[in-house]
Amino acid sequence: MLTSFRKMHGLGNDFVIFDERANSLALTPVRIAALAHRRRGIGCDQLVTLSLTREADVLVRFFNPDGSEAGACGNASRCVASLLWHENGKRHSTLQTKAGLLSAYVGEYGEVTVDMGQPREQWQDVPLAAEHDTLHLPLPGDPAAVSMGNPHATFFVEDFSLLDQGHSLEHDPLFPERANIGFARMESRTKMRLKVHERGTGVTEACGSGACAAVVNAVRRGLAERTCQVELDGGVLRIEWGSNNHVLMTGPATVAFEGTVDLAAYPS
Ligand SMILES: N[C@@H](CCC[C@H](N)C(=O)O)C(=O)O
Repeated sequence: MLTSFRKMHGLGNDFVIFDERANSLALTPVRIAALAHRRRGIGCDQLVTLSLTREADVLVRFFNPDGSEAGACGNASRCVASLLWHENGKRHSTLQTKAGLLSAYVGEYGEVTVDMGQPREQWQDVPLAAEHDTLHLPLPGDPAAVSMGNPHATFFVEDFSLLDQGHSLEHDPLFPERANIGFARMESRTKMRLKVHERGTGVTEACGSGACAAVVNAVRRGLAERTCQVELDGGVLRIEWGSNNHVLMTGPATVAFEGTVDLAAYPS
Protein backbone atom coordinates (compact mmCIF):
# COMPACT_ATOMS: atom_id res chain seq x y z
CA MET A 1 0.00 0.00 0.00
CA LEU A 2 1.31 3.44 -0.91
CA THR A 3 1.48 6.27 1.63
CA SER A 4 1.43 9.93 0.58
CA PHE A 5 4.01 12.43 1.73
CA ARG A 6 4.95 16.02 0.97
CA LYS A 7 8.44 17.26 0.30
CA MET A 8 8.90 20.85 1.49
CA HIS A 9 11.85 23.06 2.27
CA GLY A 10 12.71 26.27 4.08
CA LEU A 11 15.73 27.87 2.38
CA GLY A 12 16.86 24.48 1.09
CA ASN A 13 16.60 22.80 4.52
CA ASP A 14 14.37 19.98 3.27
CA PHE A 15 11.72 17.85 4.89
CA VAL A 16 9.63 14.78 4.15
CA ILE A 17 6.29 15.36 5.87
CA PHE A 18 3.97 12.48 6.74
CA ASP A 19 0.40 13.22 7.78
CA GLU A 20 -0.72 10.91 10.59
CA ARG A 21 -3.86 12.88 11.43
CA ALA A 22 -6.13 10.23 9.87
CA ASN A 23 -4.00 7.08 10.30
CA SER A 24 -0.94 6.51 12.35
CA LEU A 25 2.03 5.12 10.40
CA ALA A 26 4.62 2.73 11.80
CA LEU A 27 7.52 5.18 11.64
CA THR A 28 10.19 3.62 13.83
CA PRO A 29 13.64 5.27 14.19
CA VAL A 30 15.11 2.61 11.85
CA ARG A 31 12.48 3.26 9.19
CA ILE A 32 12.86 7.03 9.58
CA ALA A 33 16.62 6.74 9.05
CA ALA A 34 16.05 4.60 5.93
CA LEU A 35 13.45 7.02 4.48
CA ALA A 36 15.66 10.05 5.17
CA HIS A 37 18.72 8.50 3.53
CA ARG A 38 19.78 10.57 0.47
CA ARG A 39 20.71 7.61 -1.75
CA ARG A 40 18.63 4.70 -0.46
CA GLY A 41 15.47 6.54 0.70
CA ILE A 42 13.47 9.64 -0.24
CA GLY A 43 16.15 11.88 1.27
CA CYS A 44 15.74 14.85 3.60
CA ASP A 45 17.34 16.83 6.41
CA GLN A 46 14.42 16.03 8.73
CA LEU A 47 11.40 13.75 8.60
CA VAL A 48 8.33 15.45 10.06
CA THR A 49 5.07 13.90 11.28
CA LEU A 50 1.72 15.60 11.83
CA SER A 51 -0.82 14.22 14.32
CA LEU A 52 -4.02 15.32 15.98
CA THR A 53 -3.94 17.02 19.38
CA ARG A 54 -6.43 18.92 21.52
CA GLU A 55 -3.74 21.45 22.52
CA ALA A 56 -3.11 23.03 19.10
CA ASP A 57 -4.01 22.91 15.41
CA VAL A 58 -1.52 20.11 14.97
CA LEU A 59 1.05 18.05 16.85
CA VAL A 60 4.39 18.18 15.00
CA ARG A 61 7.40 15.91 15.58
CA PHE A 62 10.82 16.35 13.99
CA PHE A 63 13.25 13.48 13.32
CA ASN A 64 16.85 13.67 12.12
CA PRO A 65 18.25 11.28 9.47
CA ASP A 66 19.99 9.30 12.24
CA GLY A 67 16.52 8.51 13.68
CA SER A 68 16.89 10.84 16.69
CA GLU A 69 14.04 13.18 17.61
CA ALA A 70 14.60 16.95 17.90
CA GLY A 71 12.64 19.29 20.18
CA ALA A 72 12.58 22.08 17.61
CA CYS A 73 13.02 22.74 13.91
CA GLY A 74 12.45 26.32 12.81
CA ASN A 75 12.39 25.79 9.05
CA ALA A 76 10.02 22.80 9.26
CA SER A 77 7.73 24.77 11.60
CA ARG A 78 7.34 27.43 8.90
CA CYS A 79 6.60 24.71 6.33
CA VAL A 80 3.90 23.15 8.53
CA ALA A 81 2.28 26.56 9.17
CA SER A 82 2.25 27.21 5.42
CA LEU A 83 0.75 23.77 4.77
CA LEU A 84 -2.07 24.45 7.31
CA TRP A 85 -2.73 27.82 5.63
CA HIS A 86 -3.10 26.11 2.24
CA GLU A 87 -5.43 23.55 3.86
CA ASN A 88 -7.79 25.85 5.74
CA GLY A 89 -7.04 29.42 4.64
CA LYS A 90 -6.21 30.54 8.21
CA ARG A 91 -3.10 32.66 8.46
CA HIS A 92 -2.70 32.05 12.20
CA SER A 93 -1.93 28.56 13.45
CA THR A 94 -0.65 26.81 16.55
CA LEU A 95 1.85 23.96 16.54
CA GLN A 96 2.39 21.64 19.48
CA THR A 97 6.02 20.51 19.44
CA LYS A 98 8.14 18.50 21.88
CA ALA A 99 9.68 21.78 23.06
CA GLY A 100 6.37 23.60 23.52
CA LEU A 101 3.43 25.34 21.88
CA LEU A 102 4.42 27.60 18.95
CA SER A 103 2.27 30.14 17.17
CA ALA A 104 2.76 31.00 13.52
CA TYR A 105 1.49 33.60 11.08
CA VAL A 106 1.52 33.55 7.26
CA GLY A 107 2.06 37.01 5.80
CA GLU A 108 0.79 38.70 2.65
CA TYR A 109 3.41 37.14 0.36
CA GLY A 110 3.28 33.66 1.90
CA GLU A 111 6.28 34.30 4.14
CA VAL A 112 5.88 32.71 7.57
CA THR A 113 6.70 34.07 11.01
CA VAL A 114 7.02 31.56 13.83
CA ASP A 115 7.22 32.56 17.48
CA MET A 116 9.98 30.15 18.50
CA GLY A 117 9.41 30.84 22.20
CA GLN A 118 11.92 31.90 24.81
CA PRO A 119 15.60 30.97 24.61
CA ARG A 120 16.94 29.11 27.61
CA GLU A 121 20.37 30.23 28.75
CA GLN A 122 20.97 28.10 31.86
CA TRP A 123 23.62 25.37 31.49
CA GLN A 124 21.13 22.66 32.65
CA ASP A 125 18.67 23.70 29.94
CA VAL A 126 21.05 23.57 26.96
CA PRO A 127 22.03 21.03 28.40
CA LEU A 128 25.74 21.00 29.25
CA ALA A 129 27.37 18.09 31.07
CA ALA A 130 28.47 20.30 33.99
CA GLU A 131 28.02 23.82 35.31
CA HIS A 132 29.62 26.38 32.96
CA ASP A 133 28.95 29.94 31.85
CA THR A 134 26.90 29.38 28.67
CA LEU A 135 28.21 32.66 27.25
CA HIS A 136 31.78 31.29 27.19
CA LEU A 137 32.03 27.52 26.87
CA PRO A 138 35.35 25.90 27.79
CA LEU A 139 36.13 24.93 24.19
CA PRO A 140 38.73 26.31 21.77
CA GLY A 141 37.07 29.10 19.77
CA ASP A 142 35.05 30.34 22.78
CA PRO A 143 31.50 29.45 21.63
CA ALA A 144 28.28 30.43 23.42
CA ALA A 145 25.41 28.02 24.05
CA VAL A 146 21.65 28.34 24.29
CA SER A 147 18.59 26.14 23.92
CA MET A 148 15.88 27.07 21.42
CA GLY A 149 14.03 23.88 22.40
CA ASN A 150 17.10 22.07 21.03
CA PRO A 151 20.76 22.54 21.96
CA HIS A 152 22.91 25.04 20.07
CA ALA A 153 26.47 26.29 20.34
CA THR A 154 27.53 29.32 18.29
CA PHE A 155 31.12 30.13 17.35
CA PHE A 156 31.78 33.74 16.28
CA VAL A 157 34.31 33.49 13.47
CA GLU A 158 36.12 35.44 10.77
CA ASP A 159 35.94 32.53 8.29
CA PHE A 160 34.32 29.09 8.12
CA SER A 161 37.44 26.92 8.36
CA LEU A 162 36.10 25.31 11.58
CA LEU A 163 33.02 23.96 9.76
CA ASP A 164 34.59 20.54 9.17
CA GLN A 165 34.95 20.16 12.96
CA GLY A 166 31.14 20.29 13.30
CA HIS A 167 30.76 16.53 13.71
CA SER A 168 33.33 16.20 16.50
CA LEU A 169 31.98 19.35 18.24
CA GLU A 170 28.42 17.93 18.03
CA HIS A 171 29.71 14.88 19.92
CA ASP A 172 31.87 16.76 22.45
CA PRO A 173 31.36 15.35 25.99
CA LEU A 174 30.35 18.87 27.06
CA PHE A 175 26.99 18.23 25.30
CA PRO A 176 25.25 15.18 26.83
CA GLU A 177 22.46 15.40 24.23
CA ARG A 178 24.92 16.44 21.49
CA ALA A 179 24.43 19.89 19.95
CA ASN A 180 23.82 21.82 16.75
CA ILE A 181 26.97 23.80 15.96
CA GLY A 182 26.71 27.24 14.34
CA PHE A 183 29.51 29.37 12.84
CA ALA A 184 28.52 33.04 12.66
CA ARG A 185 30.44 35.85 10.98
CA MET A 186 29.11 39.27 11.94
CA GLU A 187 28.84 41.54 8.87
CA SER A 188 27.38 44.38 10.94
CA ARG A 189 25.27 44.70 14.10
CA THR A 190 22.14 43.83 12.08
CA LYS A 191 23.54 41.33 9.60
CA MET A 192 25.17 37.96 10.09
CA ARG A 193 26.46 35.20 7.80
CA LEU A 194 25.81 31.76 9.32
CA LYS A 195 26.60 28.13 8.56
CA VAL A 196 25.30 25.32 10.74
CA HIS A 197 26.32 21.74 11.31
CA GLU A 198 23.06 20.19 12.48
CA ARG A 199 22.93 17.47 15.12
CA GLY A 200 22.04 14.12 13.56
CA THR A 201 22.15 15.58 10.04
CA GLY A 202 25.38 17.38 9.12
CA VAL A 203 25.87 20.73 7.39
CA THR A 204 22.56 21.96 5.92
CA GLU A 205 21.59 24.81 3.60
CA ALA A 206 19.87 26.57 6.53
CA CYS A 207 18.89 25.97 10.15
CA GLY A 208 16.05 28.07 11.56
CA SER A 209 16.58 27.31 15.24
CA GLY A 210 20.33 27.76 14.63
CA ALA A 211 19.68 31.25 13.24
CA CYS A 212 17.59 32.12 16.33
CA ALA A 213 20.29 30.75 18.64
CA ALA A 214 23.05 32.64 16.80
CA VAL A 215 21.21 35.97 17.08
CA VAL A 216 20.41 35.38 20.76
CA ASN A 217 24.05 34.54 21.45
CA ALA A 218 25.27 37.53 19.41
CA VAL A 219 23.00 39.87 21.38
CA ARG A 220 24.18 38.33 24.67
CA ARG A 221 27.78 38.94 23.54
CA GLY A 222 26.99 42.56 22.64
CA LEU A 223 27.67 41.90 18.93
CA ALA A 224 24.20 42.42 17.44
CA GLU A 225 20.95 44.34 17.74
CA ARG A 226 17.87 42.35 18.73
CA THR A 227 16.62 42.41 15.14
CA CYS A 228 19.09 40.82 12.79
CA GLN A 229 19.17 39.47 9.25
CA VAL A 230 20.79 36.05 9.01
CA GLU A 231 22.18 34.95 5.67
CA LEU A 232 22.52 31.19 5.34
CA ASP A 233 23.71 29.19 2.32
CA GLY A 234 20.05 28.73 1.25
CA GLY A 235 18.87 32.31 1.79
CA VAL A 236 17.92 34.87 4.39
CA LEU A 237 15.95 34.73 7.66
CA ARG A 238 14.85 37.69 9.74
CA ILE A 239 15.24 37.08 13.46
CA GLU A 240 13.81 39.34 16.13
CA TRP A 241 14.39 38.73 19.85
CA GLY A 242 11.48 40.70 21.28
CA SER A 243 11.32 42.60 24.55
CA ASN A 244 8.94 39.85 25.79
CA ASN A 245 11.93 37.47 25.46
CA HIS A 246 10.29 35.57 22.59
CA VAL A 247 12.24 34.96 19.39
CA LEU A 248 10.40 35.55 16.10
CA MET A 249 11.74 33.95 12.93
CA THR A 250 10.47 35.01 9.49
CA GLY A 251 11.24 33.38 6.16
CA PRO A 252 9.88 31.41 3.22
CA ALA A 253 8.31 27.95 3.10
CA THR A 254 8.23 26.07 -0.20
CA VAL A 255 6.46 22.95 -1.46
CA ALA A 256 8.85 20.89 -3.60
CA PHE A 257 6.56 18.01 -4.60
CA GLU A 258 4.00 15.49 -3.37
CA GLY A 259 4.74 11.79 -3.67
CA THR A 260 3.92 8.31 -2.46
CA VAL A 261 6.06 5.62 -0.88
CA ASP A 262 5.64 1.96 0.06
CA LEU A 263 6.58 2.08 3.76
CA ALA A 264 6.64 -1.74 3.95
CA ALA A 265 9.62 -1.68 1.58
CA TYR A 266 11.68 0.02 4.32
CA PRO A 267 13.01 -1.78 7.41
CA SER A 268 11.09 -1.33 10.65
N1 LIG B 1 16.65 22.16 10.63
C1 LIG B 1 16.37 22.62 11.89
C2 LIG B 1 16.81 21.93 13.12
C3 LIG B 1 16.54 20.43 13.10
C4 LIG B 1 16.83 19.70 14.38
C5 LIG B 1 18.29 19.62 14.76
N2 LIG B 1 19.06 18.89 13.80
C6 LIG B 1 18.40 19.01 16.15
O1 LIG B 1 18.70 17.81 16.28
O2 LIG B 1 18.18 19.72 17.13
C7 LIG B 1 15.87 24.03 12.03
O3 LIG B 1 15.51 24.63 10.99
O4 LIG B 1 15.78 24.52 13.14
